[in-house]
Amino acid sequence: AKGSVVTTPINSEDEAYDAPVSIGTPAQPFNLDFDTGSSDLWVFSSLTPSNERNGQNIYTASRSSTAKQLSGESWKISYGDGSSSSGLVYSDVVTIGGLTAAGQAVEAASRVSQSFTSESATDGLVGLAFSSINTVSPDQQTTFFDTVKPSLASPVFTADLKHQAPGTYNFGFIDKSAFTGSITYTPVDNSQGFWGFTSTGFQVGNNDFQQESITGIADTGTTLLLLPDDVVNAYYSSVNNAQNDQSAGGFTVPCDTSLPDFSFGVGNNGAMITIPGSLMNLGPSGSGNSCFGGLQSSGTIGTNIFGDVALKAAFVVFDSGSQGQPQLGWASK
Ligand SMILES: CC(C)C[C@H](NC(=O)C[C@H](O)[C@H](CC1CCCCC1)NC(=O)CC[C@H](O)[C@H](Cc1ccccc1)NC(=O)OC(C)(C)C)C(=O)O
Repeated sequence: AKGSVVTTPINSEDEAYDAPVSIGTPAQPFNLDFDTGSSDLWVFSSLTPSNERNGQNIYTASRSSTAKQLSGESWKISYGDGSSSSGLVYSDVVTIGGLTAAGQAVEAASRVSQSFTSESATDGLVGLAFSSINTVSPDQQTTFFDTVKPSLASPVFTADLKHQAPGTYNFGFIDKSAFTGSITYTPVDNSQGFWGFTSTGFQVGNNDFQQESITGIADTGTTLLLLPDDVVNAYYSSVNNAQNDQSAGGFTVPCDTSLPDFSFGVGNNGAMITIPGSLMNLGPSGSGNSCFGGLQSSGTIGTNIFGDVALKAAFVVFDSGSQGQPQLGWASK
């Protein structure tokens, strides 16, 4: 089997990307944030108090003939940005891009934190990290990808995110027309439940390539590219009037400045992914006429995060084991 679904930026800063998902019988429609940085599929629901909702689509299990509550099961999740949600668990039919997972764990929110309430474009998340970090207790559940994997032509999904334009998530196949050149594969360390890998280094504009092992995760659910301070300082020291503005929450640049490209190495054959300078500016920072940089410090997080700023410059293959062990494939586009 194969699936293909269009994913669209939720706002003009490409802060997150949503895609349509159907749940239940008859189908209930949702716009969900596909997140390779977590592993719970959860949705706003009839259990979510009305004062925590703001126009989101809600899942009503009692209206689905295929819904079954997983009795005694619950979930509770908190994310890197401090947001959180929790609730009860059902199994139901979930369809994404023509691909159907029967008996998928659907986590219905009985509470959500303020930032979810205020983000009216997003009805919940589809976690696409490894099922080992799914939060359902006492019986951990599988991600949509793990549920459908046995039926897939190949145990892979791909992310093709774009700047201010519709992109694509494909399941079970690699669309050779979606990228240029060849795909460079690199091993994945999934010991923490993430799509972890080590980049071989970076390059600012046309300066020399700096060899430096940068270990991080490929995370579609994080907006920014979060890297070590030495990399971030090397980049912004090449930008006139860039400043690390704590009131803006990190490095800002003058909005009218043309920024250097930023490249990072993947695999051991010298391949690089190049983020054009135009994608390194995330728009007005909210203070003065400065703009917020797409590259920021991973500082105290404990891992580096190749988020949407990096991923939208690439065609990325999340390969859970076509060659035995999980790997990430990177291609330019
Ligand atoms: C629960 C664990 C098993 C996994 C868990 N994973 C993560 O926290 C990473 C994961 O990718 C989560 C998934 C996101 C949670 C918040 C909603 C959107 C998805 N990423 C995150 O927690 C990182 C949060 C994002 O970077 C936010 C997302 C966002 C966008 C628009 C409006 C509001 C919020 N962007 C964001 O803050 O953009 C700015 C900086 C430009 C304002 C963890 O590591 O703790």
